[in-house]
Amino acid sequence: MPGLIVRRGVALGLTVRNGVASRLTVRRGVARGLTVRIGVASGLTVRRGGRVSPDRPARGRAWAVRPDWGRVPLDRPARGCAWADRPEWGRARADRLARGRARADRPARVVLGLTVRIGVASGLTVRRGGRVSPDRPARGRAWAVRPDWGRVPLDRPARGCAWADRPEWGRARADRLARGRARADRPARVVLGLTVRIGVASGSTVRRGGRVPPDCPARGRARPDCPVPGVCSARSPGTGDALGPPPGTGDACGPTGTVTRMADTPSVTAPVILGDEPGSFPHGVLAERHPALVRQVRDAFPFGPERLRALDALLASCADGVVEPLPADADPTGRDRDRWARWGMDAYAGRSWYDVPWLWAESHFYRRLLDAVGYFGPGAWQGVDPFRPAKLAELDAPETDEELAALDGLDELPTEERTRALLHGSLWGNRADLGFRLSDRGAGTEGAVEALVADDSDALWSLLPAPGTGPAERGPATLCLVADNAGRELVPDLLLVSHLLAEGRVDRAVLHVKPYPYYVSDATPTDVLDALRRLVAAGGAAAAHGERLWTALTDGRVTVRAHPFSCAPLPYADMPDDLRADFAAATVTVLKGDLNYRRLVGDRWWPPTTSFARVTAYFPGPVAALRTLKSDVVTGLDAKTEAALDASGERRWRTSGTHALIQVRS
Ligand SMILES: O=P(O)(O)OC[C@@]1(O)O[C@H](CO)[C@@H](O)[C@@H]1O
Repeated sequence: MPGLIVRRGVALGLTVRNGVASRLTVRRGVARGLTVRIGVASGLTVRRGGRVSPDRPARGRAWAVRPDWGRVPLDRPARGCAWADRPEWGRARADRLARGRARADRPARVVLGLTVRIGVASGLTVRRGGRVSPDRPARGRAWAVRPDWGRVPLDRPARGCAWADRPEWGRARADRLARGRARADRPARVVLGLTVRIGVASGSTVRRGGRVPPDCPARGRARPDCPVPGVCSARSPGTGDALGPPPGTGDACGPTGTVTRMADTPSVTAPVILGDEPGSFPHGVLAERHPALVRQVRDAFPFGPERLRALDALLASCADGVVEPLPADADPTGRDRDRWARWGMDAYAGRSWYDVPWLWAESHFYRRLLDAVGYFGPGAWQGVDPFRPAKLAELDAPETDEELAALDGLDELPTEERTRALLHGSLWGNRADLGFRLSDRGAGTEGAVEALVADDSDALWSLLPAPGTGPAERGPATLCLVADNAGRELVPDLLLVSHLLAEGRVDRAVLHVKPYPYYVSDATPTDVLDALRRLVAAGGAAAAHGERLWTALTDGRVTVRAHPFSCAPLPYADMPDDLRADFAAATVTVLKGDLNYRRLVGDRWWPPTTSFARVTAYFPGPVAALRTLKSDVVTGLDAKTEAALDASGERRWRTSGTHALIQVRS
């Protein structure tokens, strides 16, 4: 409903938090601070295509008013009552006051805002070792006390008197209350913390144009009869892709154009992971890994001046620039440009790579890299996989020979052990990831905690028919295996498929791979053929598996699919209908690797004990994740495991690839 909407509201909130954490320096201090911020900002945002997500000031919960110019990302007010109100001039960043309900306050047109913040913070930090910055409770200046467990990044209390005090359990994020004096409060080990927050926020938003949900202008609080979390434009015929909700949120459009939560998707959500925090893993990927990759690709081929110029432009853009629309020559058919438009390009073009969802930024980077090398043609470089030399080198490596030779010994084992060995081969094969190795040379040190942090393998086997029962007795069993990396991960994936076919535990297998090179080593159809040839050429038990798969491909028991959505920068919750139907038809879908896991559960700061079954409830059939942990997102841990990991001293357990999980939702 195009039109004009005026929203006004006042919210009061109070949060009291306290906590005790333990481990290592001693700091004591009491800070008192008072900040009054008054901001008036006016701006004009012109959007094409509508899509306006509504304000959702839930009952009893404060909401954010963000007087920003231009790009305004998500505000996530804290669980309970917290508020976020930042009259910043210039680039607005996400304010993640706590895990909790997200609210998008996007295409604000004219906004007035007033925030009063009053804070009292007291804290005690005990540290051992490391470099400790002196206590600087400067007179007249408050300072931040951050009782956090694990990694604690920078705190930047505002110029003047501001304070930030966030006793979060789990990973702490930067709290950038304002540009100003920075203070590093790093590896805190023993921490006691108490925070009292009292907030008053008032604001008004005027919006014009776009699609605005009817009759939901909150006054003080949301009306209970306004539960619609977004408004959709019409579905794009034939694609099944949803239009409307903010990309990457997991919401989807119903056929009528209204937004519905995916069936059974939990209403509770968590902040989307961004790459905007210096020192964090996602930030490192954008700021370091991507430029390193561009240089590596640049050196690996004798590109001509045009391609070199394009690579240099990407190098300049990817670390410090903004997301740019796909150029007209990026896609001769135009189909991919349309897809990217649906996948969020219109919403994110012009924004810093660091301010859009990390999953989106990374995925888009690979699309741009392929443009730069001329992959989508026309021209001599059309279809040339820039990562192929590295993938082939890995297939030819002596380690691969050793792994294939070890298969000969497997035949001696009882079936159950062989099945387990092949499942674990496929699971840990996920560590063989070329992109990951580029920035994680330290990975490999095993920690004190069990390497497998969740193991639902029994549940996985219970989904498949018992060995020896034929399809005539129980109907055909189909395995969908959504592959991840080529080379030394794809080989054990194929071996697992071959074994399950041989054992009669599956009758058909559908192997999903990427339609084009992606995340350095992700498998494409060409990589499947390379791996298959490698198996056949290896001789022994490996060759027997290779020949079995070859035959199964020729008689249709194994098929390979390269769906465009496999390279989408979005979570699987946004998958199109044809892919959904594929997964729905499978007896079980096994998703391999870190990236697939991020897309399966949504790339969000879930508390690690969030139920895996709940966050994957939208998936159209039984689903299993086999993943080594190489990025921050994780769900489905039990509290004991999480505590043991946090206490283990392995600060990078989420990202180092030293731990793995097998999680299943039946
Ligand atoms: O999906 P994969 O191959 O297991 O991992 C992909 C990965 O290397 O790429 C991302 C960072 O670039 C992280 O999700 C992860 O570390």
